[in-house]
Amino acid sequence: MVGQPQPRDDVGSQRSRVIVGAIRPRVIVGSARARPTPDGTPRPQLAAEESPRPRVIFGTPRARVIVGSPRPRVIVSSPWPAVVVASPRPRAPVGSPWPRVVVGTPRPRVIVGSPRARVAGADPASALLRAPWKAAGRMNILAPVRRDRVLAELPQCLRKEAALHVHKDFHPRVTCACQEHRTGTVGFKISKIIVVGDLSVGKTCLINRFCKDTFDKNYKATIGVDFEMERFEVLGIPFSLQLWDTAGQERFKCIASTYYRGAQAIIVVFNLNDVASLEHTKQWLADALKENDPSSVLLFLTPAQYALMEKDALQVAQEMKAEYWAVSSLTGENVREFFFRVAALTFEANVLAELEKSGAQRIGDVVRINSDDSNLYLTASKKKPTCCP
Ligand SMILES: Nc1nc2c(ncn2[C@@H]2O[C@H](COP(=O)(O)OP(=O)(O)OP(=O)(O)O)[C@@H](O)[C@H]2O)c(=O)[nH]1
Repeated sequence: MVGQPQPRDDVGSQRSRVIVGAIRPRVIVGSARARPTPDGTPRPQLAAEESPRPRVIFGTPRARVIVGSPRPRVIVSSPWPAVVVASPRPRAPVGSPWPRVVVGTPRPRVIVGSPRARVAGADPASALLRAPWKAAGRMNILAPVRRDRVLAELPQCLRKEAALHVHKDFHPRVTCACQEHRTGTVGFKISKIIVVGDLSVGKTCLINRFCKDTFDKNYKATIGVDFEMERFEVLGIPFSLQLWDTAGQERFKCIASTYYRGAQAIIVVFNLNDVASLEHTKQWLADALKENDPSSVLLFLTPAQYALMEKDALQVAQEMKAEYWAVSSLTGENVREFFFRVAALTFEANVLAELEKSGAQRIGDVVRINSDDSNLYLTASKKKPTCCP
């Protein structure tokens, strides 16, 4: 009966001594005190208060409750679980190796490449790139296109002397394919755009100004990489961009560079007040191109903070064959136009690549599947487009 001490066994008994009354009974098997002395006389029983080891422990807590601990304490091998109540996860200070977890934002900030993300085996971004429709079902990421993200025309470049192309409209084949809804998988695809550049040049601010229309004048270093999703509608076709914000700090460069692969456009950001950051743009570009096919990547050179040496920057953009855009995240000047141009040119390149890939079999052809046929895939042209050149 718990709570009522039972009579103790005689000293010298061969049976183990069981002390009832403790919440967790202590079982002493073959205790030295239980053994008789060599001459056979029983050992004197020590009074409980003289005993060096208390034998009865009352009130052992069942679980340890740690309230307000800065980091959850995990007590491994403890028989009772430790319960941690309302422990706040620490927000990483600048330069801390711990990832920043911001809870409660409408679009969660996912810091990929952090040790925790890898341990959890969760890489939502790469899942999105591999199978966006599956990932979208799980994560509900592919939200409807906002009204202010609809593009009916090709946004124009900022400077003709440093532009990817200066055509007034989309390529005629692209316009035609969109009119006939022959854009293949482009509508389901998510195009990866990476933003690189020195630390503190304004990469995060640029993305935040466009995606959230916010500007934070306090510098918080990006740890590893971060990304934002933006949905557009270009010529009636849905199109998604994944904007990857990479860390400029040297110590996070190796993490960030592992996410360069598969980029369809590279935005190199620098600070117009900082000559060194302009000089470093070539190295950033070279590193990003190592992981990508230079012939299929669109380049943009963007000073995120206005000022002096624009002439030099234009020259660097021409050398890089990049499109030059001067933007200000502080005032929002040119930010929307810039990202619309990025979206439009990436979309155009995607549709042209899709049309090219389709080759003999045109996008939109009907594929008949007949189980009796040895050749399961027979194509029949739906109708010959009239508008394509
Ligand atoms: N005046 C002005 N300041 C800016 C502009 N863009 C960014 N800044 C400031 O520049 C600082 C750095 O901005 P971030 O966007 O955090 O820099 P980052 O390139 O992402 O830095 P890393 O994450 O370390 O790579 C912040 O203090 C911003 O307030 C701009 O267009 N104008």
